Amino acid sequence: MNEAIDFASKGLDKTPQLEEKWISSFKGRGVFSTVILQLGDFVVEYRGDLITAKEAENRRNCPNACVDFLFDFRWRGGKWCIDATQDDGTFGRLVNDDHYNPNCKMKLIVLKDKPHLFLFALREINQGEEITYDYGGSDCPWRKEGVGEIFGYGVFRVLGVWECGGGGRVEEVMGGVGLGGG
Ligand SMILES: C[S@@+](CC[C@H](N)C(=O)[O-])C[C@H]1O[C@@H](n2cnc3c(N)ncnc32)[C@H](O)[C@@H]1O
Repeated sequence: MNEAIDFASKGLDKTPQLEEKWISSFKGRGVFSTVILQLGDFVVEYRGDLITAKEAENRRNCPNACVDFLFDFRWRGGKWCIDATQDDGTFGRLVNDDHYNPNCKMKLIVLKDKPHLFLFALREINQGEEITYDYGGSDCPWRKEGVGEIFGYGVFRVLGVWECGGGGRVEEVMGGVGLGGG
């Protein structure tokens, strides 16, 4: 956890241990590990604007809204959101969803009275492996049968807004308890 706090306070990503790569026109970009990461290691922070659920709803309802980067979570009995829509060059916003075999888990840590979202390794992560976590919810369109890449024939997507319902799957961590998966 100390490593996460250190990177958060400096506003830095864990480079060169992570790198961004283009995957495909279906999935877009992703984040990959350039080293072996151990179970429980801090991987990356999901950075963006901290906004209320009401503000998130307003942003979702804007014409041409991009909802790809809105991460909803609960904190202190309320609903909040981190909006990472703005491409600030950080890696957290580029981590893709995997609900079958994710290698990271999102955890909420409060620093200076402000919630931060961090990904920690759920297991050993190989060099060159894509960093993933379970976005939560149940209606991510790319998880549905018939949505995906057609090998050799380009790519297809469902039309409309892509949004995982139910909010992000995140667990609040206090005093370092519970790091290392689980
Ligand atoms: C937070 S962004 C992740 C970074 C994104 N791949 C990019 O290039 O900007 C979330 C978006 O990535 C895409 N995505 C995430 N996980 C995916 C997956 N398993 N399969 C296909 N697309 C995925 C979807 O378009 C989703 O709305």
